Amino acid sequence: MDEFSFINSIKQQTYKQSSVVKGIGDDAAVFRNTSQDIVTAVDTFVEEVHFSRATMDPFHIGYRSLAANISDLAAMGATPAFYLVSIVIPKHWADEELTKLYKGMDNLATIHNMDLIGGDTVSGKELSISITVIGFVSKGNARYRSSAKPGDILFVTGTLGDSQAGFHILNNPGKFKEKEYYYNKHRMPEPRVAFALELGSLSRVALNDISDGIANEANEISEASKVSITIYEDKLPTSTSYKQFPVKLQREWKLFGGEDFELVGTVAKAEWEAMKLVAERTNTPLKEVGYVDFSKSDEHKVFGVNQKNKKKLLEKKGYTHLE
Ligand SMILES: Nc1ncnc2c1ncn2[C@@H]1O[C@H](COP(=O)(O)OP(=O)(O)OP(=O)(O)O)[C@@H](O)[C@H]1O
Ligand SMILES: Cc1ncc(C[n+]2csc(CCOP(=O)(O)O)c2C)c(N)n1
Ligand SMILES: [Mg+2]
Ligand SMILES: [Mg+2]
Ligand SMILES: [Mg+2]
Repeated sequence: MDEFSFINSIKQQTYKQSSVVKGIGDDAAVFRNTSQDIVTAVDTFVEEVHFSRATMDPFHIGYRSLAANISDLAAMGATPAFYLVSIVIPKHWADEELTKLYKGMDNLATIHNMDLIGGDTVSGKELSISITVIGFVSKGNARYRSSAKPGDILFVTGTLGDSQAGFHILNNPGKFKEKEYYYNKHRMPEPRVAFALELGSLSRVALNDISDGIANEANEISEASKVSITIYEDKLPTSTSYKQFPVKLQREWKLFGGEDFELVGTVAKAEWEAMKLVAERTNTPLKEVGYVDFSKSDEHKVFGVNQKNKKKLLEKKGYTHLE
């Protein structure tokens, strides 16, 4: 298939979002601004860095790439609307594989009512996908990493470490419990959109999504909000069968593993009950895992309280691309 037939093959026939004026088919896409704030982000996924053909089918590569981007919109409290895909395609990729990759994206886009409104197609050595997402939030209501305040509760959704556990099982075939569950958590993560959107009824929430591990993301909240944060390691939520993995890896994955695409954030004690109701309504597991310190120090750090009740600095360690 040549470049233009390919673009034609992935072009939507109709658009779900009524604000689209021009989708795929011109020099750029056009959508008409509404009265809301526009939220946009881009993330890139590279073969052998973010995925390998050994552990992900083309469908999963597409699905997870879009999921990671939608997760950033959720972390801003935004409603997903559009995505643009820039793709570098190696010559050896078959048309059917590409179709499946786009099916993976389309599958998740349909769940979130998103339209593919543009992108770019080039050939190159290894598969690389850059996805730009666009969403909306009511004016002034985007959720920031900088909103944490002393005395807040630190919370996290879902369970941590499952994605890296899935990656581990995929790379080390053997006897493991609930393999499919962990495979799915790695290959088809579910961004917490419904939960994040319903938080709109709360007055103040600091929010970040977990792409690089909770230690890293909590450090980002700490830096942006100029507060220190304490995390109880034992309170970090994990799946029931997570105990099957070596203790050292359990700790490594849940704190520093990343790619769980859960949400971590802080909320005032006074709004904790309201947040729990949102979690119930949206079927989202939610757990209190720590707090924002009252300390008056100028140093803004994250501490972990371990099993022996020892409080230690939790370094900003996670998945980082450049050392
Ligand atoms: N190369 C770049 N040029 C301009 N801005 C960048 C670049 N890389 C990152 N940023 C910006 O830096 C901020 C942090 O980006 P980062 O990628 O760490 O967040 P994230 O997308 O939530 O995390 P992750 O990529 O791990 O999922 C964002 O505002 C992002 O737009
Ligand atoms: C083949 C392969 N090797 C390693 C990993 C692990 N991994 C890659 S990127 C990343 C953090 C998020 O990246 P980013 O910060 O770019 O969003 C993690 C944990 C993987 N999934 N596949
Ligand atoms: Mg990014
Ligand atoms: Mg993010
Ligand atoms: Mg990252």
